[in-house]
Amino acid sequence: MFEIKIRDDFSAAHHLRDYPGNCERPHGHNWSVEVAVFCERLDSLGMGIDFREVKGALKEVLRELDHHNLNEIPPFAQRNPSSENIAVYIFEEMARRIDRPGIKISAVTVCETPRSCVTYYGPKS
Ligand SMILES: Nc1nc2c(c(=O)[nH]1)N=C([C@H](O)[C@H](O)COP(=O)(O)OP(=O)(O)OP(=O)(O)O)CN2
Ligand SMILES: [Zn+2]
Repeated sequence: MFEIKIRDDFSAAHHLRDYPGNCERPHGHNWSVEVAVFCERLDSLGMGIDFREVKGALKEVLRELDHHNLNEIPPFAQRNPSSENIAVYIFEEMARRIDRPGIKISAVTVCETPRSCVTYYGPKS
């Protein structure tokens, strides 16, 4: 069994609705994102999944977030753009793109700073 990890980042503005403090005011972060993909076996090239496929899918997903005000885009119209909810969104979008026998998204980690991160492991099965 293997776990392949790809990292990328995006910059965006957000505010946390109803937050009891200054995060309720608009501000920005350079979020870093790590996607982990679980692979049961290796293909004929000796790869679990090509890094390039995961990188490409992650770029596509992050393009929808990069340089936006997250509160103004559909995924966060109803739910707060917390790092937790951003991780869920990225997980679901990645799973739509990469999910086949023996290959599954296993975790998405989102960091607002190198000191503040959250990891989502997918829905309880
Ligand atoms: N569990 C979570 N807690 C917080 C989130 C979150 O998404 N999930 N988000 C925030 C705010 O986005 C806030 O902007 C970040 O606050 P903080 O980590 O305190 O960062 P600061 O830059 O304000 O402080 P440093 O001391 O420089 O780290 C809050 N909480
Ligand atoms: Zn913030």
